[in-house]
Amino acid sequence: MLRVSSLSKRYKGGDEALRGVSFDVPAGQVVALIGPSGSGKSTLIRCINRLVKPSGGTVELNGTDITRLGGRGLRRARRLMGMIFQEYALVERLTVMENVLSGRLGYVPFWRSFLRRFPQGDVDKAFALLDRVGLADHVDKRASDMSGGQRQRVGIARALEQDPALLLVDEPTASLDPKTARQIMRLICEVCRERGLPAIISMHDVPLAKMFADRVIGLSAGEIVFDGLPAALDRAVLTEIYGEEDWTQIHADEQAATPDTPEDRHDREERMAGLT
Ligand SMILES: Nc1ncnc2c1ncn2[C@@H]1O[C@H](COP(=O)(O)OP(=O)(O)OP(=O)(O)O)[C@@H](O)[C@H]1O
Repeated sequence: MLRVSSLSKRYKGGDEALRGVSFDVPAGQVVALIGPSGSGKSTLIRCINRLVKPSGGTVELNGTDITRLGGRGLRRARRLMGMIFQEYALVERLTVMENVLSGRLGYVPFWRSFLRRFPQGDVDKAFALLDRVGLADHVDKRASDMSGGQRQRVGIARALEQDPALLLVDEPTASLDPKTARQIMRLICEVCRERGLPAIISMHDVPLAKMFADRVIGLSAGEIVFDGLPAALDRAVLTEIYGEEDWTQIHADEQAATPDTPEDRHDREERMAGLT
């Protein structure tokens, strides 16, 4: 469980990127973080994994306040946060399997990782994860030979290989075509539910957030202006988050989106049933 309380961040230049942000994310819940450019989404994710030091407030993961940690304690806490990136952040010349095993680098001794000798348990787990994300037949391929969707699957397996207690996901579908984007979002949401893993996914694609997330948090100018069910994201709420002009564009995108598959509809109805 993640608890963010009164989190604030003022950068050295004076920009106040977060102003007293508070929310909890329970086990297994997938939260879509939306908001216009500059609203503070990246800053929030970076304050949670402490790539950026907050100016005030606390971030607790399973009861430990991360904002107070340094050195070894901070490194240990960061291992508990799996990251998935827009541009995948794979090592291109390494194989799919080696990229997934790199998720264990914080755990294995340096000499073992240098010689690429990982414990058998880590290798077995990586095989199982690659099977889960649909890449069992690609373990020895180089990352550079994979498509965008396949690379993101490797990124998901790598994040899970480190046994995270929280998944932080930055624009996971921004570089993908619409169909692949839906497949990747579905996969991320499924693995979170299977493992009881809380997740925060920063995204610009509102229709996709509505389709897959359990909950949506909307940021505007560093403050939470919406926190609720995706179904509640109506015209008024979207205007509050994005302003009139941007919302009009989102509405147009939503109208143009390809219709849900019966599978998507079924997934969403089940999730709603559990939430309302
Ligand atoms: N390193 C930095 N130094 C100074 N100001 C920063 C820094 N990073 C972000 N900011 C400022 O903080 C505010 C929030 O930026 P942030 O990148 O968190 O927004 P965002 O919602 O992630 O935007 P985008 O969707 O474009 O990625 C902006 O005003 C931005 O200019």
